[in-house]
Amino acid sequence: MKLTVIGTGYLGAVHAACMAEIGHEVLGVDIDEAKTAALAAGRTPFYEPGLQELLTRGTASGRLRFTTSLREAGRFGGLHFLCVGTPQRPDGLGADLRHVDAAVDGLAPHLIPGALIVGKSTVPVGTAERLTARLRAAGAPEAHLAWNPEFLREGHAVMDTLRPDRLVFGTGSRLAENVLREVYAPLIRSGVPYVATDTATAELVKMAANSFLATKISFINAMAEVCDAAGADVTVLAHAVGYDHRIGRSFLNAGLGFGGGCLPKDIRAFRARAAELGVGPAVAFLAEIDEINLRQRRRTVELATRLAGGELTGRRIAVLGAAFKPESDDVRDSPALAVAARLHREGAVVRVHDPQAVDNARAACPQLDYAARVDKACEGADVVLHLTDWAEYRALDPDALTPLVCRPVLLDARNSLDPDVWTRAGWRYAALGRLGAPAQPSSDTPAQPSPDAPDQPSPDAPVQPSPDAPASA
Ligand SMILES: NC(=O)c1ccc[n+]([C@@H]2O[C@H](COP(=O)([O-])OP(=O)(O)OC[C@H]3O[C@@H](n4cnc5c(N)ncnc54)[C@H](O)[C@@H]3O)[C@@H](O)[C@H]2O)c1
Ligand SMILES: O=c1ccn([C@@H]2O[C@H](COP(=O)(O)OP(=O)(O)O[C@H]3O[C@H](CO)[C@@H](O)[C@H](O)[C@H]3O)[C@@H](O)[C@H]2O)c(=O)[nH]1
Repeated sequence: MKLTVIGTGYLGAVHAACMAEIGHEVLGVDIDEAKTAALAAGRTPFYEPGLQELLTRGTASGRLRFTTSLREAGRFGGLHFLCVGTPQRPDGLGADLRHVDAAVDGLAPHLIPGALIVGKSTVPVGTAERLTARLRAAGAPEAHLAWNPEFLREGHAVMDTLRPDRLVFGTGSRLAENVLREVYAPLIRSGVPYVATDTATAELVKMAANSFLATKISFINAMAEVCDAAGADVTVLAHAVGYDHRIGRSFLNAGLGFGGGCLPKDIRAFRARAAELGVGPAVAFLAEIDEINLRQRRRTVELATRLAGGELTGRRIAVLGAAFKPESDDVRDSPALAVAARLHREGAVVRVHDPQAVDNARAACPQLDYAARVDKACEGADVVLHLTDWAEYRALDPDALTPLVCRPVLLDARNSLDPDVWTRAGWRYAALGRLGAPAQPSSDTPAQPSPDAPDQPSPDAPVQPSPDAPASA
């Protein structure tokens, strides 16, 4: 089939490349000329594992092209996927739909009769209905709108697109549903389930899914705070709770909390939309989810301050990680970068390392120092902070870092390094959610207290963060 993908950022570039990969003829469209030129030359403008190979194949085959012209897009065919950004509004209240509106307005005059626009961007419920009216007003009375929300995760975007857990088709007609079944036929044939519904339900499925994921993370982070107060270990708690198949172990990794271009802005936009619909109280709990999440950044800053001796001025802090998650170069609302910037504001000398995100981090936070290698970031450090759980950091040899740092003190704010390995190497190890807990086995075996684990927290266990942490990180 011939289709266009409008907006070729983290979502759209992957969607375009994957659609070409499964055999469609694809035209990607973006207003960003530099991004479009890179994609047209077969170069991915951001880091996403597996994308480069698909782009190379797609552009070489001629099935994947890119343009900045919405006119060309309108004439290209009758199917258009809308993948433009829907960021948080500057006033913090709801989603900014300017890009969605501009793309629809720009496309409308060029659409061929009967064209189908399929939204993939994450939008407030009711957007498809509003855009349908907008299309009519813009002179495209025969165009149709559907919503097909996207659930891919950055860092896994290619596999999530080619092998999604499910597809959701929100359509107003059997015709539109059939078009979507045809587009995704290779995936459906390979066993990917799909749910066909109306546009409002499809829009809400996306908001509900992200709200649930955010809730799961904040739930375990709330448990981490309780664990810290009680001398318990949140990693063991998550392991044990997660064995219950009704709960599941995934998204129970306690630590610095969630960030990125999706979960934080989506739960806020959902609250704003629910309030507009007169059902604000139904999702009022999302304000608490947000607050618990932001509190982890403050707790991390506070704990780092205490580990640095109670004073940050002049202290050297090595920060491992700037991206909001591993396997991504995205620093949008990155908890790691927020913590690094806060420590810098408080007077620390902060040097940041990230395997992929340094360029984006430097553009967002030029005031910080950056190092191309972990050992350079750690030179002379009073505290090393582990803030993004890249595999590279899990493979670090603490013995190799010990001679470089000023003091061997580690704050593992992602709970993914092995405390035994670091403490055996002479490091003081601290982590949110197991501040006072005795060492536990790190294997996947059912977590039993180790026979030789001390009954009481070790006397030099790191200090607890105070419950009312300072202002936001
Ligand atoms: N990033 C993800 O992992 C992901 C996953 C699922 C859903 N989403 C949703 O997808 C949407 C896009 O997110 P993203 O992360 O790709 O954002 P992004 O900022 O990386 O990409 C958006 C792109 O749209 C382009 N654009 C803006 N206005 C345009 C217009 N009028 N015409 C053509 N192009 C235009 C921008 O130049 C940019 O390249 C958002 O609604 C987001 O919530 C994102
Ligand atoms: O147990 C966990 C899992 C994740 N995170 C953090 O949560 C954030 C989001 O992670 P993840 O959901 O894996 O990344 P995204 O790429 O933002 O994907 C989310 O947002 C996308 C955009 O809406 C959706 O498509 C995906 O389904 C949804 O998982 C990151 O900062 C992670 O570090 C945790 O703190 N603990």
